[in-house]
Amino acid sequence: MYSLNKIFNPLLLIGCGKIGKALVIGWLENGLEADSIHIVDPNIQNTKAISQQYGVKIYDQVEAMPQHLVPIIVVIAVKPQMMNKAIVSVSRFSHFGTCFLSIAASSTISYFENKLGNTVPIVRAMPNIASAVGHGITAYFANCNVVGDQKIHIHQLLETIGEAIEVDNEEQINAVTALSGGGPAYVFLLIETLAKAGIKSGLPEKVAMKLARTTVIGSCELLTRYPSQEVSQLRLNVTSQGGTTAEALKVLMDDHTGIQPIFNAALAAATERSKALTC
Ligand SMILES: NC(=O)C1=CN([C@@H]2O[C@H](COP(=O)(O)OP(=O)(O)OC[C@H]3O[C@@H](n4cnc5c(N)ncnc54)[C@H](O)[C@@H]3O)[C@@H](O)[C@H]2O)C=CC1
Ligand SMILES: O=C(O)[C@@H]1CCC=N1
Repeated sequence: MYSLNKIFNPLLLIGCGKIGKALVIGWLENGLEADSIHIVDPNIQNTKAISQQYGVKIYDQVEAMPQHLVPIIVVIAVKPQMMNKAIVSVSRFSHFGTCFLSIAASSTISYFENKLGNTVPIVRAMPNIASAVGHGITAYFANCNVVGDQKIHIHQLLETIGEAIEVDNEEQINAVTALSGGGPAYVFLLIETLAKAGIKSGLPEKVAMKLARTTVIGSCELLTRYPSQEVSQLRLNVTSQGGTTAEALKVLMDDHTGIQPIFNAALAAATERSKALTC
């Protein structure tokens, strides 16, 4: 971690909302030093607590940073509608060899190349909110200016907050956004759905929610502890022949009305949305 601290000092984060915060907390909790991290967000309410807790430096605009500060890497975590303004504010760093890593859904490498220049190292990445606890997964695509050690270091930086996967074409980032970018939301919905169904089956609300949450936490822990077990085998371990789970799975695994066609449609909708928002 010592070397990553040196390599990515200073690191500038533009946008410290839900995912920006998750990334920075993940980095801080997994070894990056607060001294190396600078955060710009016009909404100081979003950054005050993190600055007080960890000692990172916060600014309400790029112009408020020390003049001499040239980031090694700029991580851009703003919404697409804020992107134009955000990118203009950091474009001067493109003359200093700074690498730009965007985690914004739908903002393409060519968008950044148009704004920053086509010799600039640019990475388009899609993390998820579990980065905050070091269990995220980030898929990324880098332009041809990110080479050699720089690529290795970016990969290592993303691995400090979970796992990192380089995809071999940028188009795949749309499907990644649909699957793992938004994925935690589907898991939380599963918990809500399980709890509601439990209430319908006769449980008190609090009990149903407790059972649903803890069941998902425990199942995830099994996945963590037995990484080489097939997920389908873990499912089968719960499913007694002729028993109760088998009855539920008949409903859930129906080819037409089960959850597979629903998830196919959900991910297709999210992937299409990611493409439609592309700029
Ligand atoms: N929320 C999530 O789980 C994930 C979000 N993303 C992507 O990350 C981006 C941000 O999403 P969220 O964090 O959810 O949004 P958010 O609205 O919570 O955060 C955006 C932040 O950007 C700040 N901001 C706006 N203009 C700025 C500027 N010019 N300079 C600096 N900061 C500025 C806002 O004050 C806000 O704090 C989106 O493009 C989204 O697609 C990607 C992966 C997961
Ligand atoms: O919902 C969104 O658009 C973003 C991208 C992945 C997670 N949140």
